[in-house]
Amino acid sequence: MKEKTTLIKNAKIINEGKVFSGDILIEGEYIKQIDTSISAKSANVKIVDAEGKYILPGVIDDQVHFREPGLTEKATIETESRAAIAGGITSFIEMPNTNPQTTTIEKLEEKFAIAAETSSANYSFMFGGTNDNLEEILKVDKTNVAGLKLFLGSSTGNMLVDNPEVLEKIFSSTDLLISVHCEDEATIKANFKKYHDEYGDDIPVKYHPLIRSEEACYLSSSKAIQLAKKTGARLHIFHLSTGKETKLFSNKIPLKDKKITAEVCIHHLWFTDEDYEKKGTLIKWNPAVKKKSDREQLWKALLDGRIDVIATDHAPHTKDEKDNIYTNAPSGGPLVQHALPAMLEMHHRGKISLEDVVEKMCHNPAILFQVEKRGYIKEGYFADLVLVDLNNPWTVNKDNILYKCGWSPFEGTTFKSRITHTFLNGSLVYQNAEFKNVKAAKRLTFTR
Ligand SMILES: NC(=O)N[C@@H](CC(=O)O)C(=O)O
Repeated sequence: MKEKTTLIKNAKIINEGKVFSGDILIEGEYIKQIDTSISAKSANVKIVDAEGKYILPGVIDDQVHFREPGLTEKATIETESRAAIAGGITSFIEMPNTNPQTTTIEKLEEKFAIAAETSSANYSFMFGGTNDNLEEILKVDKTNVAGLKLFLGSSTGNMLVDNPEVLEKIFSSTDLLISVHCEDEATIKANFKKYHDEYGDDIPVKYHPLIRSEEACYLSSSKAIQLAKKTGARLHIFHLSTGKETKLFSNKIPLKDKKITAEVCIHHLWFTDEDYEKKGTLIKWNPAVKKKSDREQLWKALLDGRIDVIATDHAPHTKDEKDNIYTNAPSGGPLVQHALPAMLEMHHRGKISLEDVVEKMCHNPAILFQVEKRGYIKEGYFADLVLVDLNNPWTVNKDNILYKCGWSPFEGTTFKSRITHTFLNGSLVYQNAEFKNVKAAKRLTFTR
C-alpha cells in the first residue's frame, strides 16, 4: 500500500534557533522533506495550507501524572492525553505515584498496556524508587523507560524515599536517569507544625510557600546534587521553584554532556504568591509557587541555560478534593492543555522568543532523555508537528477544558495563541478543536 502523504504549505517553521518560511512533506509517519517550496507530485497528496501560522515540533512533556491505574476519578491516560494533544504536547513521560505505584516491572508493563490501548499521545513512564525496591530498580532496562523517579519530599502518593543509605545505594548502582522531587521533609514538617499550632488545619494557603519553603527546596536539591557528584549518577531535578536553587546549576556544558540537569514548570513561571489570595488551594502545588523574585530568577536561569527544560507536572485532582481547607486539599493541578498557549503568551509579553519556547519544550527534552527521532522538525524524524495561530485569542472556560477533572488554574485567562492542528506520527489527529479518529500514538524509544 502507498504511504499516506501530506504536504504542509507556507508555514513559518520554528526549529533549531531559526524561524523560516517553508513547506513540509510528510510521508507515512515521518518527515520526508523540508524545503522553501515543495510541489505535490500526485493528486493523492493531502495539502494543508498553513499560511499565517507557525509550525513547531510537538512538545515533549517530561513530567505528567495521568493517574492510571487506581486514581481514575481524577484523570485517565485516555482523557489527559487528549487534552495534551489539544495543547500541542505530542509526547509525555508519566509518573509512578499511581495506585498501585509503578515500583515493579510488572506494574510498569501494566501501564504500558493501558497506554497502548488508550493513549492519544506518544508515551513513556518513570519507574518509581522506594526505600525497599532496589532489586527491582536494578532489573529495569534503561532503554525501556524514561528514567527513575524519586520523591525526596513527600507528595501525592506516599512515595517518600527517606533512607539515606538506600538513596546512596540507588544513586551508585542504577544506570537509569534519576529524576527527583526535592523538598526536605524535616524542614517541611517543622514549618507545618509551627503554622498548625497557630491555625489548626485551616492554615491560610498563602503560608504554603513558607511551609514548603525555599530552605526545604534548597537543602534537598543541594543534597541530591552532592550525592550525584559523589556517585557519578545522572541526575535531573524536577520543578525548580526558587531563585536560590538556580545557583546550583551550570550553563557551561552543552546539554548532551551534562550530568546534572534541571526542569522548571509552567506554574512556577506564571504564578506568584500574590495569586494565592484569588486562586487559593487551586494553585497549591508541591513545590509551592513562591515569590515574584523567585519567578524572575527562574526565568533568568531558564534563558541563560542553567535550567534545561520546561514541563507541566500536570497533576489533576477533582474540584471537590481541591475545594478543601489547606491541610486537606491535595497539591497539584492540571496543565497539559494550557502549557504551550501559556508560554506563547509569555512570548507575546516579551519574556521568551519562539525559538527558546521550542528549545525548552521540544528540543531539550529530546536531548536530555535521548528520545529517538522526535523533538525536532528534521527530515527522517517522526512527523510530530503543531500548527499555531499566534493571533486567535480564546478564553479558558468550563466549555473548552478537556481535563477529566473539569477545572483549570487558568480559568478566565485569555490566551492570544491557539493550537489549530496537531500531527502525531504523520497523522493529523487534531484540527480546530476536533479530534480525528486515528490511533497513531506510539511508545517512545530512546537512543541509549
Ligand atoms: N506536584 C504536585 O503538587 N502534586 C503531584 C505530586 C508531585 O509531583 O509532587 C501529584 O501527583 O499530585
